[in-house]
Amino acid sequence: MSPSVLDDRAPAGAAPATTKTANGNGTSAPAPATYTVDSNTPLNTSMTPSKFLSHPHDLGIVAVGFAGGQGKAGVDAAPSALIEAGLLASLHDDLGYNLHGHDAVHNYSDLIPASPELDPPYRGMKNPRAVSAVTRRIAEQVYSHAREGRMVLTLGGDHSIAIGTIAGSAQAVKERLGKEIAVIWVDAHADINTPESSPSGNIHGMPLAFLTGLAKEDKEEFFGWIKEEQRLNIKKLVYIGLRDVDPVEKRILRENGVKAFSMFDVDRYGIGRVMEMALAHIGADTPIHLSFDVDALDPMWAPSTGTPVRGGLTLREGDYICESVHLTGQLVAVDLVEVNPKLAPETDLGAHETIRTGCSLLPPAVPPDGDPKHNVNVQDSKQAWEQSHDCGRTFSNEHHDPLTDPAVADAAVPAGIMASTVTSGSSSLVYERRVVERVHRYHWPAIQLNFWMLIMLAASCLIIGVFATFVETLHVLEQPIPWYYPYYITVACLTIAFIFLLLWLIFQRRLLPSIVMVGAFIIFVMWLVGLVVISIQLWGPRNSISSRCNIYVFGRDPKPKGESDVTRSWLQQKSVCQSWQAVFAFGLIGQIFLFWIMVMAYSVFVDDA
Ligand SMILES: NC(=[NH2+])NCCC[C@H](N)C(=O)O
Repeated sequence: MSPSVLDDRAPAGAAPATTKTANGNGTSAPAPATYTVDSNTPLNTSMTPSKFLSHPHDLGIVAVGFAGGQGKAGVDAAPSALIEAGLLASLHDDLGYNLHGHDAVHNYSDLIPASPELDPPYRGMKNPRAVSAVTRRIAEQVYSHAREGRMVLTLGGDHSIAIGTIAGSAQAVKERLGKEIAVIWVDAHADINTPESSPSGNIHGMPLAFLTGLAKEDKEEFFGWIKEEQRLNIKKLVYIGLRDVDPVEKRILRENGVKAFSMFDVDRYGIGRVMEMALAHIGADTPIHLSFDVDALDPMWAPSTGTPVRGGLTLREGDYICESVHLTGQLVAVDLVEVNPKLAPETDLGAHETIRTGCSLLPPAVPPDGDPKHNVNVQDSKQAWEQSHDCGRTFSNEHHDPLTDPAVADAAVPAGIMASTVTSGSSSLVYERRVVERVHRYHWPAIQLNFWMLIMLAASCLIIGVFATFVETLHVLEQPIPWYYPYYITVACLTIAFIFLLLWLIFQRRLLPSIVMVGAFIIFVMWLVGLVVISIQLWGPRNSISSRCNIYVFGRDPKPKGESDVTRSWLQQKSVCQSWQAVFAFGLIGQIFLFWIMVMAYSVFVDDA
């Protein structure tokens, strides 16, 4: 979606700093030790190759002026308001998209029954014929763009329109690529009520029930038109931002094992980790349809919406969701819904704020390609980003914007939390910015790592086994036990413990190269001491094991044969000599492998830093 963050990169070890994004809000960016950045890294704005779009410069626009999925008038005015605010101009002029279907805002008057009496409730659903007919038409519109291999942007409208948008993109993707789509549903609500479980009868609370087939209906005029290839696999649905879920919806999500990240999860993990988990669930080979309900954001950022719920995402978190989905290269369609410019609680600036927010979430980033037109340099990208994120510029800017007010934006950052006081009218509320923990991914060569662990395990076990036997033999012979036996046994045990530590870290997805390098280096030194000592024992100047073995065991002539104590003791000595050789061989292999893992860890660190 939007170009990557301008300001989320800080040099390792830098103190948390408050910086401003182009859209005017501040970001507190702590820099954990594991996060390193090349200061020359350019803005990552454009070069995300699209995996599934054959025409990534083309953007199909479906502007849906429809409000029938819920009861409040005004949400049908959102597309015009967004367009007037400059959204399409930014998409075309600043980001260079070729727009298709942008010349009309559809109101579907030909499909909507002339009077409410002609569209009575059915199974408790309000306006069922109108919503069904309109979403069916939207499905055709979205399909006609998606079939061409272009990204589709639908401007709603209420969230019922997603019945059409998702049906259209699911069908096109199935036909074009033979794949199922995944849907990331960013919303305060789960919108998966069946007609029977809905507390309101509003269809904008039901789209996912129809799309996933949880709500079944045969009659064409009541969503019976949804075909199998237009459906969404419920396992490919991921929610982000939930905080107002009806009891039956909770049960549906639980029983179907739906991946849902509520605001609790966003608080607990931070949006960065939530997105990682969401995208990992979807997998890299699945086209993504992003359905963004503006009420996922806190009403502070998007007050003008039909069903606002407090305690939502910050604007930056909303942006981050869009950015990170875009960066996967898997995005094929986007919906922006439930902006209602006629609802402006408390101040008449609410609508302006909500539209600005919509503009900030959109448009999708510079199209991925090799087209020189789009190979913008950093400065150009930055300007494009700033312009595109300021498409609320036709509105007065006189109001107090807490985050562009330098007095607030430059406020001290106490322990990673920036608290700003926002004054709106007479009320005052405290806004807490959650800090996103940045997670750095290291790409370990899995096969080599497994091979390393296997060999080191074998070497350590062999050394422990042989030297433990030697200790026992000397004990029986009542001979003193030289220090290097227990020493090497200890080093081998530490190596095994280190391997288990690595396995645990891998399991926790926290295998940091620095840990591997330091651990391997310590063991390398200890192992080297052991190897030197056994080499001295084997080939040392005086009385070496090797020379004695060569004389008494391997070079013995004639070799003893037959059942006798001489033969038995010769065989015993031969096995001792061979054990020494094996210990040396595995000691050497271990030494080389310890060196190798240090090199491996270093290159993983360098590659991914
Ligand atoms: N897209 C939305 N804003 N949905 C709100 C749904 C509210 C409620 N769960 C209902 O079914 O009526």
